Amino acid sequence: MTARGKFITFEGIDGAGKSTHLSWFRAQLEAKLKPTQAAVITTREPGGTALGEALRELLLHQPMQLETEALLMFAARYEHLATVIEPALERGDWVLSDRFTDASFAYQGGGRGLALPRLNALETWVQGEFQPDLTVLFDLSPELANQRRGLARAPDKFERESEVFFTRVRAEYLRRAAEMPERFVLIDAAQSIAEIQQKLDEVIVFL
Ligand SMILES: Nc1ncnc2c1ncn2[C@@H]1O[C@H](COP(=O)(O)OP(=O)(O)OP(=O)(O)O)[C@@H](O)[C@H]1O
Ligand SMILES: Cc1cn([C@H]2C[C@H](O)[C@@H](COP(=O)(O)O)O2)c(=O)[nH]c1=O
Repeated sequence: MTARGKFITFEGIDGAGKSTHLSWFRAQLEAKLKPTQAAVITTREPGGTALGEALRELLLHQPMQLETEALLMFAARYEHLATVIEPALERGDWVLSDRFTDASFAYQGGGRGLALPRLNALETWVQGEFQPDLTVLFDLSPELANQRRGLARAPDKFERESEVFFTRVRAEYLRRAAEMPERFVLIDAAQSIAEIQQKLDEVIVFL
């Protein structure tokens, strides 16, 4: 019988470096998993399915009520989990996702103030007891993240938010990490890319 794959998520405020490290991490993981023949799939949220990518366009560019935003994030997630993530894990493949439910707690909860019981209810509805096997949290000050983003691209709806907003998002990420230390690895994202890769290498050894 094939062993079930693992689900790994990358989280952090916009500009913290998730995308930079995701492709490198994937290559390292593929090398490690080669003898097992398990594939590594990279995906993202919101997104990861045709429906999820269509919802992403709305979520990142269209103004909407906070509750609508949260519901659409979780609707996209339900589709993603049911049609991409779960089948891949069942096949024995590993899934690396650029964001998952911690982002809803951080952005809709911490950032925008949606009440925690609502987020808890949505999380339970959409995923039951399911949680990532590992979450790598790239922790960075909003000031530095803002500087890094400025160099990279035109901002979307979330990236146009203030540093005060991102301070709240960061605090909620850190609260989730403290609440579930068994699945979080905290990375100081102010370090150089080489230093971060060294830390990630240590993480991969234990997978
Ligand atoms: N450790 C680092 N040191 C210096 N620059 C970095 C570092 N990590 C990432 N960068 C640069 O910062 C910018 C933002 O990085 P990246 O796009 O990976 O962030 P992100 O967390 O994926 O952002 P978003 O969530 O908005 O997509 C990029 O230009 C990237 O090259
Ligand atoms: C999953 C998820 C995401 N968001 C926000 C966070 C980011 O600003 C964008 C996604 O953009 P990225 O460049 O791919 O990081 O969406 C959110 O607010 N809530 C969520 O659940």
